Amino acid sequence: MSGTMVLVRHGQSEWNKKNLFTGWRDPDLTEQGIEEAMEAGRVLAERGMRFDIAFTSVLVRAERTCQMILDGVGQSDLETIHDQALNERNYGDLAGLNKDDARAKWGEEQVHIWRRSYDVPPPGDEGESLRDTGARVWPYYMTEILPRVLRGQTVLVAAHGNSLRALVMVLDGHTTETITKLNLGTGVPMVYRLHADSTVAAKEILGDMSGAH
Ligand SMILES: O=C(O)[C@H](O)COP(=O)(O)O
Repeated sequence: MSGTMVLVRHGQSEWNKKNLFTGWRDPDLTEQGIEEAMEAGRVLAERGMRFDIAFTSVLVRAERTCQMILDGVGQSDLETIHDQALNERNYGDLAGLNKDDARAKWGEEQVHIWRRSYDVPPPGDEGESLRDTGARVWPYYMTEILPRVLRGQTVLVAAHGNSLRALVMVLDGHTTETITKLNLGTGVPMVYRLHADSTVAAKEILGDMSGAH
């Protein structure tokens, strides 16, 4: 066994609350989102988790979640790397639209395909499918994050629903079909312990993801 990696989706954002497609837009956390981030920190602290380094995106909802978790485990000044490679998938022309309004306009099925399919990008030149998102998240994981875990470090990654789905897809061995059913809850830590060959030795979810959609 080598090191440990904790993946956590940011706490609820203002736009999660308003049910808006967010992507690369940059809303802050809600009060509930702050509470979720603090709870994640508390749960990890209770387990005695200590990190060697943290990674987050360049979007404030993930950056603040990351910092609150570090505050919670008593490591406020820990080295934290912010990188766009961990950003949420770019939602293209859907960004800023209400998800229910989009369903009314384009139909439930089309919106589900945009949100959860593996390889259908949302409309607009910038829109990223999950595959497109993985194409930037994976190289970053392989070069910056995984080597540290394999050296035995404990690493925190605070990112987003879809940038983390892209990682979890491969870690957990999802197919392009089963990944469409995976939803990550806000502020719920997923603790991965890896074997020396980088496969997953153990996974533990510290919270409830059953309500995630
Ligand atoms: O960018 C967003 O709108 C959300 O963070 C994730 O959206 P999704 O649940 O539609 O993938």
